[in-house]
Amino acid sequence: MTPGARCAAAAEILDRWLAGEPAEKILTNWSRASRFAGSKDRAAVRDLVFSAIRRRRSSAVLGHGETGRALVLGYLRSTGQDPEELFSGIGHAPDLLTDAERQPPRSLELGERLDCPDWLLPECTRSLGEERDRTLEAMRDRAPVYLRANLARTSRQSAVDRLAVEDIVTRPHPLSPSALEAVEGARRVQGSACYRDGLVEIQDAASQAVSDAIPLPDAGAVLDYCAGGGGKTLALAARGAGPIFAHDADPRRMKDLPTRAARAGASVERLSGNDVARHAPYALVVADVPCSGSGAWRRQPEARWRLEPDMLEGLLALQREIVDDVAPFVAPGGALAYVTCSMFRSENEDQADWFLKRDGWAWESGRRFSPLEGGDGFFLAVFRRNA
Ligand SMILES: C[S@@+](CC[C@H](N)C(=O)[O-])C[C@H]1O[C@@H](n2cnc3c(N)ncnc32)[C@H](O)[C@@H]1O
Repeated sequence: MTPGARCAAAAEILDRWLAGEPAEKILTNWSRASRFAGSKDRAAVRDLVFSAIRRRRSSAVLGHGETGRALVLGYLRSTGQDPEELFSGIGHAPDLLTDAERQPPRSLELGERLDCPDWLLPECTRSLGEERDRTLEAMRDRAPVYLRANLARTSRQSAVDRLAVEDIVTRPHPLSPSALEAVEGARRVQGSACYRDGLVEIQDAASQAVSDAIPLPDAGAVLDYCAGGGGKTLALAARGAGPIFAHDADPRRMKDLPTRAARAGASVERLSGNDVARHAPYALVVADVPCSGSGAWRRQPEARWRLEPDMLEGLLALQREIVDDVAPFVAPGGALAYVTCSMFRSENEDQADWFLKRDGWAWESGRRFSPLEGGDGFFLAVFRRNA
């Protein structure tokens, strides 16, 4: 496909996205139906689609409209590319620009410039303070790919060397002693022997740093209560936590965990709701609760546009419910680690303050990870139960 044809394909896909279909589904169907598209074309179209979604508001203004074509046009302008060459009307490229499309765009309002829904701006201001603009600007770009060297099996440098043999270039990242940033060949990681042999996993660098900062008990069981795919479960297991149990309200989310654990040489037992209570108490409970995901907006480009005020309210209530449910499972003297991948105070510090109003618990430690540090935005609060 020519670069112009890739733009035309992205514009068509974005039209369907604007009509309400999830981007991933449209891209899968498009790939199946487009046998002429090679793997590089598919990757380029995918990149263009998600890049335009990340910058949806600014792209709509710069491209003069709310259509797929306008979003592609606006996105190209936002990155300083000249759309005239790509919108050539030749072959499968988009039609030539119209006079209206050639007009200079009006100036961008704050929420447009930062690609943030207006209703979230006050919460971003309250949460990010002086770093608001820089942080939201960083969220307009694609996230780096990070790997976690499985330090239970290898050193970080050995992982770098092994990956290099397979033409995957990585470099250490300062957020965590296990973190590597994939500089070249990121798309090949999951097919590499290094990955298959359990020497590396794909995990955001700040997610690794959160796992590093959770205090492991000297003895006693660990429960990862919202384990999902098990990213943090496996990172804790690699640090030597054990025995370690994983639970999720939606057990299907843990379906790959046994394979991932076997690859990593980790021992993790999945627990149903009833079994969680049966194995209690735990020396450490991790509650990596469902949240707005605002810290991971780069990785999930649709999330910021899907979030609505009542959804955020619902999440705040669910976070409190989960914490209420798990607090009694923590042994006296044990710890509860509350984690979100959110940048919002309402989901982070406010929830921690609310939790600490109860008797018998004390604040132990905590940290906020900013996307400006390179990884996703995360929040960790560790509460210690009185002995
Ligand atoms: C942020 S994700 C977890 C990510 C995971 N810990 C990781 O590091 O890959 C939150 C998870 O909480 C689960 N969840 C939602 N409501 C829950 C509840 N009431 N109890 C337990 N888990 C819940 C979701 O199914 C989801 O998998």
